[in-house]
Amino acid sequence: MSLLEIRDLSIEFPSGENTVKAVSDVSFDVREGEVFGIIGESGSGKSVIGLALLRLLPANATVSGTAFFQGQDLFSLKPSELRKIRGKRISLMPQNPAGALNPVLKNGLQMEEVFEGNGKEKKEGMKKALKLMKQLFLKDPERLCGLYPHQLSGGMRQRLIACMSLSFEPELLIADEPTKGLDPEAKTGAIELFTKIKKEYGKTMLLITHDLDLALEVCDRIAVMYAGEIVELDKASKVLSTPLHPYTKGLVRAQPRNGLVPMSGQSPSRISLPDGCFFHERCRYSGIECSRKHPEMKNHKGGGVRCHFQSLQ
Ligand SMILES: Nc1ncnc2c1ncn2[C@@H]1O[C@H](COP(=O)(O)OP(=O)(O)OP(=O)(O)O)[C@@H](O)[C@H]1O
Ligand code: NI
Repeated sequence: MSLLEIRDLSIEFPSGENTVKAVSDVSFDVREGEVFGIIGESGSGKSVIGLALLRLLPANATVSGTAFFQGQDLFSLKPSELRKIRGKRISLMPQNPAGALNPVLKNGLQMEEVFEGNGKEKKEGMKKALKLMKQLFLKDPERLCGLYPHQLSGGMRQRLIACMSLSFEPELLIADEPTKGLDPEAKTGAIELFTKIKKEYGKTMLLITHDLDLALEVCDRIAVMYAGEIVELDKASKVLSTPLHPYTKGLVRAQPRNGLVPMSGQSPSRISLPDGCFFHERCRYSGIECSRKHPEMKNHKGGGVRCHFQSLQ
């Protein structure tokens, strides 16, 4: 069963006289208990999807489409209904963890702020949070609570934020670039952390990342975004080992373990997207049709690919 059903999601921003097409007609489901990944290079539209779901985009953004979370369209909820969901039933670990913590508050107080209400609710919340901190590899949580955020390593800060995000036992956790800016050791730690959140808590997650190692370890299915649209969607192991779309092939080849072959060219301007396939100017397989006709997503059981030339047999 799907916990989240996104259909025809488009996101635009005004830019002077023009419009930036950040996301175009994105549709996917996140099934209960699965980790669904969104991968793609910088600017492809990953973060704005996460922000749109919780209606955290700036007021000048235009969002269209639907996002049904357990039968309710997140985009048409009243503010009071949205408050019951945001941070509680759907929690977001933001892209910039430094910005998620207040530098002048000790970690313990930081954590307490998550819990609303009177002293009793805060106390109960903190009890749960401390237990969670221990489970998520934060040793000696009481001591950590007495420190300030800058006294923690990047990896520890991230775990603290994970605990804060999980403290209301959300049905859906959205994590945006959880390994960004971490050193290699902390990256390995983050993979362990998310594997644990997935296996032991069975959390449904939407994991937004550049990091294909993380995606392969943790995600069940992934969508690959290019210039604001999904170009390939399937089981993570399939997409990352036998990619079908030329862009996904390029992403996989650019991985250090595959020889770090960089992809040439740049993604197109989002103010004037090219006719035809958005990737055709960079595509080594491109033919006449590719510069003329925008490819539709060709769906097959469990997945799909947006390319004129991909046979799915
Ligand atoms: N507030 C905004 N105003 C105008 N354009 C924006 C705004 N926020 C995002 N965009 C544009 O929308 C597009 C998608 O941005 P987004 O942050 O979702 O990319 P991303 O895939 O998360 O990239 P990264 O990997 O760098 O985080 C980009 O072209 C970006 O310039
Ligand atoms: Ni982002």
